[in-house]
Amino acid sequence: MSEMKKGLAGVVVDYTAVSKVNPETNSLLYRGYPVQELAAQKSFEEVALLLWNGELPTPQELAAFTETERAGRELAPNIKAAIDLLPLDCHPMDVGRTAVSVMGANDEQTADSSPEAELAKAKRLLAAFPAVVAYDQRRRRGQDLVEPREDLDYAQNFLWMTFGEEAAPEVVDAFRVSMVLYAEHSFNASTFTARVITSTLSDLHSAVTGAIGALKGPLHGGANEAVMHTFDEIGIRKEETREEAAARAKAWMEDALAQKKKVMGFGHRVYKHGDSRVPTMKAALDKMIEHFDRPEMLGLYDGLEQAMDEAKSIKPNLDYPAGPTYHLMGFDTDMFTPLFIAARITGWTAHIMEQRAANALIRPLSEYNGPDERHLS
Ligand SMILES: CC(=O)SCCNC(=O)CCNC(=O)[C@H](O)C(C)(C)COP(=O)(O)OP(=O)(O)OC[C@H]1O[C@@H](n2cnc3c(N)ncnc32)[C@H](O)[C@@H]1OP(=O)(O)O
Ligand SMILES: O=C([O-])CC(=O)C(=O)O
Repeated sequence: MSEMKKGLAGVVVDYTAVSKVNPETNSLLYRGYPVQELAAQKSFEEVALLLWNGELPTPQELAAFTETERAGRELAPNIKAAIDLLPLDCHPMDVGRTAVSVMGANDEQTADSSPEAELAKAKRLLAAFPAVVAYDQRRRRGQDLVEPREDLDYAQNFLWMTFGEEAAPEVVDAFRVSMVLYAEHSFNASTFTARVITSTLSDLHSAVTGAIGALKGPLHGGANEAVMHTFDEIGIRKEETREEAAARAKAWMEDALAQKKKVMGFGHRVYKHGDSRVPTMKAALDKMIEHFDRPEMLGLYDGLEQAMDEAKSIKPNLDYPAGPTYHLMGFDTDMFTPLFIAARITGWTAHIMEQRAANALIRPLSEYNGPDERHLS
C-alpha cells in the first residue's frame, strides 16, 4: 500500500505563484510582498489587482479598475429576488453561495474561460458581492436595501451599504485591513476546492460557489463566527473590567479543554507557532476596542488566548481577532464568514486562473477497505 496522507497533510500538490505561506519564518507573501506591508499601505482594490495580475497596479490601471468596481456594485434584480425568496433564518453563507450561483447564470461570459474573460468575471464578482452581504444583514433586521455610492471606496461603501451611514475612518481602516488579510492563503481547503472544480474545466462561478461551501465549515472560515459564539457563551458584560473578563474567559477555556473541546479560532494546519496575520489583525482589533471603548472585550480575548497557550501552546489563527473586530463594527455574527467570502474572492479567482493556465485534472487515489468481492446469488 502506498503511503496515505489523511487530509493531505504535508502533501505538496502543485506550484503556485499567488502566495507563499512560510510557517518557519511565520511569514505570508502575496506575490512576493509581505502581507503586513500590504495591510499597512495598500487598499483592498490594489491588493486584488496584485493577486490577479502578479504586480501592483500602475495609477492608470488602478483608476480603470476603480471605475469598473464602482460601476458594478448594484444588486441585480434577479439576485435580490433570489435572496428575498430565501428564509430569513437560513444561514447567510447559504445566501452568499446562492447569490454567486445566480451571478454565474447571469454572466454573459460564464462559458468563456479565456484569461481576459476570467479576469473580467473576477472583477465583477468582487464588485457585486458586498451588496449581497449588506442587503442580507439589512433584510434580516427588517431594513431596506441601501444603494451603493460611487464616491466611496470599496471598504467605505461596504460599510455604507450595510449600515446606511458613513463609517468612522478608524472603522473603515480596520475593515480594509481585515479584507487584505483574508484575501489569500495558498492551498487552504476552499481554494483547493476551487482548483479541483476548475481542474474539470468547469466555470469560474461554479468554482467559487463550491469554494463558498468549503469555507462555511467551522474548521475553516466558519471559525470567525464560532469565535463570537464562544464570547457570547462566556458572556459579554460591558460593565466588567478587562481583568474580570479575562478571569472568566480563562476559567471557561480551562473547563472547555478539560472536556476535550475544540475551541474555534485556535490552531492551524500549516502554522504551528502562530498565524502570520494575527498580530496585524489584533492591532486592528485593539483600535476598535479603543474606538468603541470596550476594554472588557480585550479581557475576554486575552483570557482565552492565555489559557489556551498555557494548557496546549496552541496559538490563535486569523479568525480569532477577526470575529470580535466584526462584532464591534456592528456586523451580526452569522455575517462574519460572508465577509471572508468578499475578501477571498480575490485569492480564489487568482488560483482559478492559475489552475486553468497549467491544468491537470485533480483526481487522487484511495485505498479500498470495504467488503471483499461478493456476488448476488
Ligand atoms: C482562516 C482559517 O480557516 S484558519 C482555521 C480556522 N479553524 C479553526 O479555528 C478551527 C479550530 N482549529 C482546528 O480544528 C485545527 O487546529 C485545524 C483544523 C485548523 C488544524 O488542524 P490539524 O492540523 O488537522 O490539527 P489537529 O486538528 O489534528 O490538531 C492537532 C492537536 O491539537 C489539538 N487542537 C488543534 N486545534 C485545536 C483547537 N482549536 N482547540 C483544541 N485543541 C486543538 C487537537 O485536538 C489535536 O490534539 P491531539 O493530538 O491531542 O489529538
Ligand atoms: O490556510 C488554511 O488552511 C486556512 C487559512 O488560514 C486561510 O484560508 O486563510
